[in-house]
Amino acid sequence: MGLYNHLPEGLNEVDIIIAGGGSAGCIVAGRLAAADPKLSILLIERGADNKNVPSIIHPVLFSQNWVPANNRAIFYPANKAVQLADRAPMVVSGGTLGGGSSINVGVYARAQRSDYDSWETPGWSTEELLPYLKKLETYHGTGDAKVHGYDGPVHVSDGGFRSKTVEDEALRVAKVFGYPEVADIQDFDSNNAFGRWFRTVSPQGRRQDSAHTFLHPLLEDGEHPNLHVLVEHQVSRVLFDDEKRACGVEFIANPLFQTITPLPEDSKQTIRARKLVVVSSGACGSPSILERSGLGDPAVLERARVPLLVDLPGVGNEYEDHNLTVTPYKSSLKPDETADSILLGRITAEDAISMNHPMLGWNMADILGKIRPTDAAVAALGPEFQAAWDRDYRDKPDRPLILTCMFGGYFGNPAFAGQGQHVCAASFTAYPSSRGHIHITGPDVGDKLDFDVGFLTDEHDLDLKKLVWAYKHSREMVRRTAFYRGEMAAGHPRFPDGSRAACVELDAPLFASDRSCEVRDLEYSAEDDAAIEKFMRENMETTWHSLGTLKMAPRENMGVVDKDLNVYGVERLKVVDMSIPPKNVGANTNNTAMMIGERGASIIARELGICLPSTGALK
Ligand SMILES: Cc1cc2nc3c(=O)[nH]c(=O)nc-3n(C[C@H](O)[C@H](O)[C@H](O)COP(=O)(O)OP(=O)(O)OC[C@H]3O[C@@H](n4cnc5c(N)ncnc54)[C@H](O)[C@@H]3O)c2cc1C
Repeated sequence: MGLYNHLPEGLNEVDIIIAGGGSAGCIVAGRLAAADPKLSILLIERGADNKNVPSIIHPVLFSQNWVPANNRAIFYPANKAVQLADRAPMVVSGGTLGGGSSINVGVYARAQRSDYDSWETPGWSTEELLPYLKKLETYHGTGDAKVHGYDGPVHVSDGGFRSKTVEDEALRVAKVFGYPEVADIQDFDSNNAFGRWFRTVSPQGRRQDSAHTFLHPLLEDGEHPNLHVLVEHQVSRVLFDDEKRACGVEFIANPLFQTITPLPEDSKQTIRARKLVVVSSGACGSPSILERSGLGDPAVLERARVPLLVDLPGVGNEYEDHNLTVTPYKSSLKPDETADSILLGRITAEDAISMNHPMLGWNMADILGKIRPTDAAVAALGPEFQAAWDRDYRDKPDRPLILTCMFGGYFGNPAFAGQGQHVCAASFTAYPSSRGHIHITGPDVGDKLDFDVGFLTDEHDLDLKKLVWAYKHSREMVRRTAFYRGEMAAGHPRFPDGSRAACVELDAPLFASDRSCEVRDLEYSAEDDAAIEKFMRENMETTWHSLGTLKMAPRENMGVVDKDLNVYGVERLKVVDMSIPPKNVGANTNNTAMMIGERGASIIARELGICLPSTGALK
């Protein structure tokens, strides 16, 4: 089998090296290795193998992978930020084979049509990308068959479990707010609507990460000796020949997986690539590899003591994410309607697995809403917000302001949870205005990063206003459900004494059983609004959707790669991951990352004269 945790003797040169085995990288490796058995490929992944790891294959256990001690995530520490109440945010990213697709929440989310079109790059419009988006999936959901694929490696289904009470009630309340239920909320166009949500989970309840779907089948079939996967090693930099052609990489064992640390000084290794190096270490990982290789802003490289090879000021700049707020509620739901029994440890993960618990394939996200404020609500957010709305949203009816979901369970700290069942309202802003950066400060892999997430730094606080609106709106929606029993106060703003918006505890819904009494909106005073703003500064988080740090754009516009993902100023070097989107997408980002993997593989195949099959099947 071609999966190793140290490089086998004699493997000194391959055709293609892929630095990073995440959502996109595994797809590039799998597609190319399957298409041409003569093409030798080495994928180097910083984390460990993910094959059959229980917390990875059973989606309901996703948050176990975010525990630092489990070494399946990378924690990128960001700089302290005054606008975030002096917090130093931590951005979590995939850190095992399969990358984010192995540890994420598993929601299946596709971009909106105008998102890819806004990239304004030949070959990357939604219409042109549709074949790749279809090719990667086998869709078991509802909606128009024309926009989905039915023979790809990644199964999309409900994983065999839905909390019917939560989803039916969420859809009923959505209608009260005027949001229709659509058959397919992931059809690229649906907006201001709610729909039943599917997952990157097979109908049998198994996670569909890019390693289990694109790599392991080839590593195990005995027919692909051309595919090599080196885990637990990190690429430090790309090596170039005198003509600035990428010709290999330098890499080092990841100390997290070594029994003896620190590693000796001379533990750096190199391997040569005859044809191509592909950097695919994610939006937080890939910029550092380029900078350590001498590609980037001259001032950044000088500070980091790295000799400049190519002046590329876009490297590591304009970092973007989505901004997330999650607020918990008490409910009258029953134990078989939320995942609290497993999430809060009332049933151990081992017992859940041994009894083949029906919720193992669940991610608690059954309903998604893509929503926009009414004209009146936009106006109420002030003249600057109105101007931004008129510029960015008014003429793009497919653009949501917020994506929102009611999670059937509480995935916060169990110490704060009560005995009963909970739901969480999770909302994130689709197109934040703020930007940050991520740069190296020294030449070595272990050197600290200068990472500024930039959250809530935009002029006029537009991003903050979106979060405040999302909080109030999602709270009104939860208040109107039949299962609402009040807020978990510890997870909500601290409203001033006597506030009419204070958190409550209830033993019945807010409406009578015959619904004869209407639920009235809460009224928020200026002090209440200040409390919500403070809460957001203290609590808003990454949605784990880092992107845009090596943009596909003209070089003069801070672009780093061209339309074929070639890094400007050098040859035989491509970037294929979530670093390349030049503009944000109004969706969770795994599907976009996988699409970039598919599109990247097809570009490389075309350039190397390899014929990829037109169907989705891997082999
Ligand atoms: C906690 C979490 C929850 C999420 N939930 C969802 C969700 O439910 N739905 C959704 O659509 N999206 C979700 N996302 C986002 C989505 O998973 C990511 O956008 C996507 O995985 C990014 O893909 P990528 O290929 O760009 O990078 P990644 O998948 O992050 O892959 C990069 C890989 O490179 C490796 N690496 C890093 N540095 C090096 C190095 N120097 N050398 C070698 N290897 C290196 C990493 O270990 C990683 O495996 C979530 C992400 C996270 C982290």
